[in-house]
Formats: sequence, C-alpha cells, structure tokens
Amino acid sequence: MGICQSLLDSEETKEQLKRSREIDKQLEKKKTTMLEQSVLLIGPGESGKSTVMKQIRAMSGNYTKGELDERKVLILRNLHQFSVMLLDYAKRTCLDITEEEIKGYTVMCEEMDNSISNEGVIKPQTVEIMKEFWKTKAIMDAYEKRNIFHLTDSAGYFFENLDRIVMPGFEPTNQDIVHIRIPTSGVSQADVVLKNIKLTICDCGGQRSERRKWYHFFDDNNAVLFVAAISEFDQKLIEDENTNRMEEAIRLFWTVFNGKFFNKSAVILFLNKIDIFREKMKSVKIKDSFPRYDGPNTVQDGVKFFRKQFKDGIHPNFKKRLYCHETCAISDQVQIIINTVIDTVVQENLKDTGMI
Ligand SMILES: Nc1nc2c(ncn2[C@@H]2O[C@H](COP(=O)(O)OP(=O)(O)OP(=O)(O)O)[C@@H](O)[C@H]2O)c(=O)[nH]1
Ligand SMILES: [Mg+2]
Repeated sequence: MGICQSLLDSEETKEQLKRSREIDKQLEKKKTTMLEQSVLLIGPGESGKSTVMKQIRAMSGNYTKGELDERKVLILRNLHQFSVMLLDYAKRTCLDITEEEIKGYTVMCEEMDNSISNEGVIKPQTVEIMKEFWKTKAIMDAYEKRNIFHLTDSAGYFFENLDRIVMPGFEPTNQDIVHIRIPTSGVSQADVVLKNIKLTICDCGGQRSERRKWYHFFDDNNAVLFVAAISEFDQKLIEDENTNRMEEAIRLFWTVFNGKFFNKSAVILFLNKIDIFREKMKSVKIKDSFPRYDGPNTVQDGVKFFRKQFKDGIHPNFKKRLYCHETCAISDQVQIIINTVIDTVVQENLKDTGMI
C-alpha cells in the first residue's frame, strides 16, 4: 500500500496517469462518435421527408397512448382540411354541384371543425353526410384533378378508411400515421436508437420559404438524405404555379451539392413516391413535361432518366459518394431500404475515420 501510494505520488507517474486518462477520454469520445450519427433530411416540399422520418420513428419502437391520441386528432383535422379543399375546388370550377349541395356540405365542414375542436371526434350524423359527400360525382371529379389544386393523395386513403377512423376506441396504425399530411415548418429534430446507433435526425421544411433555414444545419452531418418525389414530374409547385416540381427538385439538388458543404457526408437520394410514378406511367407521358426525354414511356426508362438528371449536375466528388434508391415512403417495405442506408452511412464514416 505504502509502495503503491509513493509510486502514485511521484511526479512522473502523475503525469503518466493524466496522459492515460486523456487517451481514455479520447477513445471514449471516438467510440461515442462512431455510434452517434447525424442525418439531415432535405428536399422540396411534399416530397416525403417527414414520412421517411415517421418510418424511422416506427422502426425504433411503439408510439405511446398519448402520441396515438394526438395523431388521431391530426387525422380528423386532415379529413376536415381535405373536405374544405375538395368542396372549394368543386365550387370554383362550377362542376356538377347544386347550390343546395354546396350549402349542406359547407355546414358539414363547419360541424366537423366544431366537433373536432370541442370533443376530438366527428359526430355520427356528420359522418353519414361525409360518406355521401365522398360519393358525390362533383367531389369525385375534383379528387381526380387533385394535382391541379395540390390536394395530397392521402385524402383518398382517409375517406376510404372513414368507418374505421370514426369507430370509438380507434387507434391509428403505422399506415394511418404515414398518410397524415402536416407541412413541416422550420426544422424538426429527433433522436432515435436503431441498430445500436443513436441517430439524430433533422427533418427540414421543404417549401421555398423554409429553405433559408436549412443552412444553419449544414455543418457536421454524417449523412444527407435528399428526398425528391419522382411522381411529380408533371406537377407544378404550390409556391409557384409556373415551375415544374421535378425541375425544381433537380436544380435544388445541384445547388446543395455544388456548394461548399457536405464534403465528408454520405449523400443519399430517395426518388420517392415510386408507387404514384408507376400508376402515372400508364397514362402520362414524361415527354409532355420534359421535352428533352426521348426514351420509351416505361417505369424503368423513366427512373433511369431522372436518376441521370440528378447525378449529371453535381461535382464528381459527390457522385462517388451518392447512393440512390427508388422508394415508397408510405409502405413499410421502405424500412428495409432505411436499414441499408444506415449501414451505408456507418461504413462511409468508418472509412473517414480510417477504421476500415
Ligand atoms: N403515395 C405516396 N404518398 C406519399 C409517399 N411519401 C409521402 N407520401 C405522402 O405525401 C404527403 C407529403 O409527405 P410529407 O412527408 O409530409 O412531405 P415533406 O417532404 O415532409 O413536406 P414538407 O414538410 O412540406 O417539406 C403525405 O400525405 C404523405 O402521406 C409515397 O412514397 N407514396
Ligand atoms: Mg415535412
């Protein structure tokens, strides 16, 4: 004991111990850095960033009762917003709808709003009118033209599932949750643990007015996940009716990845909403929106073309680190792709630290 104490007391030993503790700290720090990864989610508005975030959240564990209750109200709020938008479009475009129907459905929307705000439910008599509303020809026609007035595809899903949603004791499933549409304002950050890695994810609002906030989050990311909706090649922006959504996504991608940021981050591109793209390919011609397209109007050729559009405009350094996936973020299958992406991100960062 005495010898040990005197050894510990010697100046040289003290210095060695100090150094050893510092190295331990460094190693510990390195270990934590390896297991903590930050991912930035960017891309234009409505491309599916928050939906990807919800899938990551679902992979990391179940929702609490309180969280499910909150989401239930969001679904009812979505149903109200979609009803107002459908009715407004039907009214404006003078479709086959009578004054009496307009009055009745306007009252229906007001009652939905009141009962959701006051009791967090929709009254059974209002639900009956909503079912009738959804089957009205003018409303069905309006839904068919949803691309024009920017109604999200989720509207159809929630109306089709109305009976289940309004049942007492309804608990939203993951499918219900990924269909909720709430535009992100600012940046929403979440920490989740997946595959033994602590992921800090920043989900940024994608509309033009939101993008200036992105730059505050551009430093020190292990990965950047850019989400673009491949299905939107024939649609215009909500913010600017003259700009094609896909052209905007491609330009935005080039701007972000030709700047001075992300020199060490893994770059992942999700060409999302591939389910809608597949459907569109049956009736919509890519060439009508992209005159420079001269391939056959097939899913495979279309995907190849858009992949190339994104890739061609970025610096070769980024091309080397670019991983591209076609995704359908509302399908739970996307969780398999997310798993692959996490592996890629970790591997890229291990390469950077010289560990592999
Ligand atoms: N059919 C289909 N719908 C999708 C897909 N991904 C997202 N959606 C729906 O598209 C809508 C928009 O998705 P969000 O995740 O809110 O989009 P965002 O990119 O976060 O939008 P901002 O927050 O405004 O930037 C939601 O209603 C989703 O349910 C997909 O792959 N297929
Ligand atoms: Mg969002």
